[in-house]
Amino acid sequence: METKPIDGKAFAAGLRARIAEEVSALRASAGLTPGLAVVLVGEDPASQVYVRNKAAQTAEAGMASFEHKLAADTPEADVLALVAKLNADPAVNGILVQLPLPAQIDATKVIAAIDPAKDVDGFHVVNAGRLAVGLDALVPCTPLGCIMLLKHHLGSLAGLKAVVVGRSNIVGKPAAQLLLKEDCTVTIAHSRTRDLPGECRTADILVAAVGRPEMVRGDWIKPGATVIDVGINRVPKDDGKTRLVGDVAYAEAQGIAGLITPVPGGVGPMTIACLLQNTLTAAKRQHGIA
Ligand SMILES: Nc1nc(=O)c2c([nH]1)NC[C@@H]1CN(c3ccc(C(=O)N[C@@H](CCC(=O)O)C(=O)O)cc3)C=[N+]21
Repeated sequence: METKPIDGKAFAAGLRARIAEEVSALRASAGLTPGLAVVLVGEDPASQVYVRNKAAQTAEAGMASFEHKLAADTPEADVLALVAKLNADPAVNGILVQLPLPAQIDATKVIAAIDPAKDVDGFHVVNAGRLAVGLDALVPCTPLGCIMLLKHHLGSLAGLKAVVVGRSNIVGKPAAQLLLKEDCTVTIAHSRTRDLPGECRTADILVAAVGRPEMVRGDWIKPGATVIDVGINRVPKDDGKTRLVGDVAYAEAQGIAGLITPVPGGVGPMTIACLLQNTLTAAKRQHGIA
């Protein structure tokens, strides 16, 4: 069986172009420029790369980008005060506080402080709850990107068996909710699942979101299955440099999976494109448009 890569990079570029068109139409019709505020606490080099990419792609889409870089030892109260200021700022339609946060800051408290209407990460309990009960919600960007890729390549997902490996609030749980909404039969597997390989082998759609390099092996994949690899793990190479690998042993999946997202170039670029999509959605909803 030939295994085809899913080109998330190309799909994300197309999505960003469609978003840019909609942003320019919105400016023409309503005089509105969607604005995204990103809050980065500390100097984590990987986080800084994401924040830089986000800022550049936000500007490219014709949106306003507001960056707030705070020192690693910033007290929690200062972060909460900044969130309150951004909640009240009409130029800010979306707020993203980059995770993980330094130890002195309670991420749950910070997320709870974000206006759910501006919560473009979809991490606030109001958005998680709205997704769970089937109301309009801001949906976490990474799972949203996964679903877009799946629907683009498979069409209807109805009746397919989906196994999500990983139960995080930012990927696993919302991914399962979205697959259920698409009428999949959904299993959430995790570290305590009995016979994890056997469970994975039942999947028509296998979503790996555990953050462990190449944990999902080739013989865990049902022949012809669609594999969505959410993992972005930096591992050392022989020459002392590092390379990115996913949660799936990509080479082993060749000849078994039908479709698979590579790392990099699969789910990652979709995350940022969906952040822009959510910012546009939030701006429109805040102004009663669509
Ligand atoms: N509040 C919050 N929301 C997030 O969405 C969030 C976060 N915190 N903290 C960090 C993680 C990580 N994350 C990525 C987004 C895009 C790529 C991405 O575009 N990756 C590319 C390039 C990778 C590279 O080459 O460095 C790819 O996979 O092809 C990666 C990682 C969002 N995160």
